[in-house]
Amino acid sequence: MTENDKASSRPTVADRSPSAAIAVDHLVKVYKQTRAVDDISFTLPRGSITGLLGGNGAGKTTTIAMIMGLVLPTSGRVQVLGHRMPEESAAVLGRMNFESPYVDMPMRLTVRQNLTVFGKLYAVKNLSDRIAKLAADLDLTDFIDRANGKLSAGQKTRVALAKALINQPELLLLDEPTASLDPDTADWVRAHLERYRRDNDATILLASHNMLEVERLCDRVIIMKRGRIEDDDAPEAIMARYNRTTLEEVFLDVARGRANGTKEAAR
Ligand SMILES: Nc1ncnc2c1ncn2[C@@H]1O[C@H](COP(=O)(O)OP(=O)(O)OP(=O)(O)O)[C@@H](O)[C@H]1O
Repeated sequence: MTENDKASSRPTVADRSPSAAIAVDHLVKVYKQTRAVDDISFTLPRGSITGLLGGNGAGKTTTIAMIMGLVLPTSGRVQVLGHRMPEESAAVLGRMNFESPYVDMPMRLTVRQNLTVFGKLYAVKNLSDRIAKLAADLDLTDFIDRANGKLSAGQKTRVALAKALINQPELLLLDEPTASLDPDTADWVRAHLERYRRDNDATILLASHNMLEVERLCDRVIIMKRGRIEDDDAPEAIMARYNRTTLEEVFLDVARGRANGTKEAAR
């Protein structure tokens, strides 16, 4: 796919439908020396699950932070559930949530206290019932009254997921949701995310370095490199275009600058 093909197939603000969960239009973020995000556009329909891939420093976290309204774009626009971010964030923050294993929750509070604080922030109705359901779904009951600081990495990740689901969000943004988990727990978290998306018709955008995870979970993949979108399509279509059988091989092609040659050879 040439740059022109990609530009014409990529949605822009003009075809943004009212049902879009996220619409990003010519988004740019420049820090002093760095163009962290360099003119990216995409639209995610509601109910979709999309993987945001890219090497270290590609711009994934900055993109997610702008979608959440936490980082101000240098230029361009973001709409979430039909509302402009960050100007109209008050209208949507209660309908979305975020999880990253790199953002710690208060260590001295117990799991139940943490979930209660976040549930109150989101004004969750029948909060104790919601916490009990999440504890059962995510297998937290054995340590729900233990301080967060005394949990293992895997337990903390499950608690962080419970926090992200406390308000039953329509839109879930995840930054490496299974980092530091053993394969069994990671698989269990992925199954839970799939089920949550299906049962709630939720939209999920996840940044990940785990290609198998993205292949398994995502119906679309956006690959970023140096702040730009290098490719954007269904995983199978991307693998076919690069003449590869795994996303891991595609990732290495993109990272090592073999993308064009391989794609040409695949035609
Ligand atoms: N607050 C900041 N100030 C200055 N530069 C920043 C800041 N945040 C990010 N950057 C730079 O912007 C670029 C994109 O960073 P970002 O964290 O978005 O990448 P990423 O794709 O999430 O990377 P990783 O996979 O390593 O988490 C990097 O070069 C980073 O150093």
